[in-house]
Amino acid sequence: MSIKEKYALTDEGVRNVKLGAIWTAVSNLVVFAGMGIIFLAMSQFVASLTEGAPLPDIMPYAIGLAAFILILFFTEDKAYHYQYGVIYQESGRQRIGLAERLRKLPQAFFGRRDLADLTETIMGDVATIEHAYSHVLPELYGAYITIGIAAVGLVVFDWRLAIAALWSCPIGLALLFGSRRFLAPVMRATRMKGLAVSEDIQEALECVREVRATNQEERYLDGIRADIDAAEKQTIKGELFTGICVNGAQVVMRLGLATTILAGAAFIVDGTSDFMTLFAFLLVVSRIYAPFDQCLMLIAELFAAKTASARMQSFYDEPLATGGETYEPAGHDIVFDHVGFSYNDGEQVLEDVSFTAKEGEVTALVGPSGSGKSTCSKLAARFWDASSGTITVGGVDVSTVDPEVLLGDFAAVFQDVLLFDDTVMGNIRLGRRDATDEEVLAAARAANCDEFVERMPQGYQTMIGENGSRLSGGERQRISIARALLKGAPVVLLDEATASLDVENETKVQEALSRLLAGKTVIVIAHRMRTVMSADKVVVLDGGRVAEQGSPAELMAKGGLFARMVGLQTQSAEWAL
Ligand SMILES: Nc1ncnc2c1ncn2[C@@H]1O[C@H](COP(=O)(O)OP(=O)(O)OP(=O)(O)O)[C@@H](O)[C@H]1O
Repeated sequence: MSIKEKYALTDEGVRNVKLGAIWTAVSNLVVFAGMGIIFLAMSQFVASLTEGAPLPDIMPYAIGLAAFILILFFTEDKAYHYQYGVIYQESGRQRIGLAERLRKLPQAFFGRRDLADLTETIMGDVATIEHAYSHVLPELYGAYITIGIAAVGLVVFDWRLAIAALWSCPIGLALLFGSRRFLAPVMRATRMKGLAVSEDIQEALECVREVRATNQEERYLDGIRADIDAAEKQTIKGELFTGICVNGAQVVMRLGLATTILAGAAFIVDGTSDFMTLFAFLLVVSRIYAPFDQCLMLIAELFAAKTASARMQSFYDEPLATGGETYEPAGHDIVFDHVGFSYNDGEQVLEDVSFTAKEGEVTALVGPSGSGKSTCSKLAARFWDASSGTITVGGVDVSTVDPEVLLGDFAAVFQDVLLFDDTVMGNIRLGRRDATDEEVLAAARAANCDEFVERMPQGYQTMIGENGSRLSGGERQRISIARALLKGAPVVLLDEATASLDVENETKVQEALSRLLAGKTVIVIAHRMRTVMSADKVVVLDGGRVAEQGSPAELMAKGGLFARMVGLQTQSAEWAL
């Protein structure tokens, strides 16, 4: 496996790791060169002390040391640049790559992975790799290169002492990487426990209102505490395991120093070596493990990075929602032809659903809760792909069209309105980014937004808070309607579009809607029969199947499920508390 795959790096990232490793190795070798200068000076001083030779001229050594410091500064600066300087660009590229990928993934993927998990991958996993990338990877590869070159030098100098010094490096590293098999599951478990805590906190923040309203704070906090405790225990276990493995490997490596002293002493005694050779070896050997020290301390990060990159890779392994960019429909009739569907291979939600929503007509989907109305509208816009049968828009099979291209023809107002922490104007303009202020204001007026926007301190320039937290349900929905109106797409999906509006507002919005929806293909999902009665066609769903379809009058005359639902709603409307 290449390092590109192992650590989910971009091509630029791989290039930078290689350059970082090379500069780290050069820097390490420069340190050895510095030691060479010290060694030469020492041997001349020793010679003058022991053999009465004249004292050496200090100048060349002083110049050598000054050059050494300058070169070391230069090479360290280069190594630092490739290790730390460019890492933030790499993380940026990784995050943008993931976000781009997410944009193209089918909805089915989001059904399987929850929000905390996805955010953790984009932020947490990339940060883990970032740390391993900056602190470990170039150091580790640089250390391999350094030790390789130093080993050649030592063997040439004295092969016997070289063996005594270097035997411990491969054994120490083999022990460490061998223990990865035990470490990897521990690291993975630590990551998953940490993720569970993030999920808990995210859920607690999202549901804070419901938790308070139902007096569940204590119970909720107990759950979070239990997960934090479990994460803490697992983290300690992980640290302990890593500590044992890393320290074990370091001790084994350092044994090389001891065997060098023992072997050197023995060779001096039998006269096959001398003190200065042993001194040179000890200088080099004491430094040879240093490049490994920092990366060994952080080796756990490298293992954690592999878990993180596997999680990132799962985004890339997921098949994309593909489709052609050319989309030339003949009109915008939407035809469901024997459509079957289940979410993530679960229970069958739609079965043999066939109906046509004609251009220029309002087609109402009705039926009991959970009968599959929203699912039908989402399949039409290819948020999901049908499991069987086909859905066409203007004769074009939607599964053959790039989802982003197809969505250009759809405007949607769903129950769960999504708003951004931006101004009212900015939120409506999302419908069409190049719309002029006048067009945005016209759409807002048509959706009856004026009435509440005028009461806001800065009118349409007022910030509405995260996901429109400062707006009521009805106000949020009117912004969403304005957005859909501004888009002016030929197909409009309305899911309970007027559910949060009071009677007066509903009438106003309905007027605006009917004026502006004229001539388009409109699919409305509404529980209220009053809305449905004005539709051109009604498709009644029951348990994922089409129970009946036709004009409201035809269905009333038939006396089936639709007529019964209308009857029930009329009765309940007459009830009073
Ligand atoms: N994202 C999803 N993943 C798994 N199952 C889902 C998902 N969305 C809906 N379902 C299931 O599919 C079935 C149909 O749901 P759908 O939302 O289409 O019904 P609906 O008729 O629009 O209901 P309602 O009127 O209550 O909004 C339900 O049983 C629901 O639990």
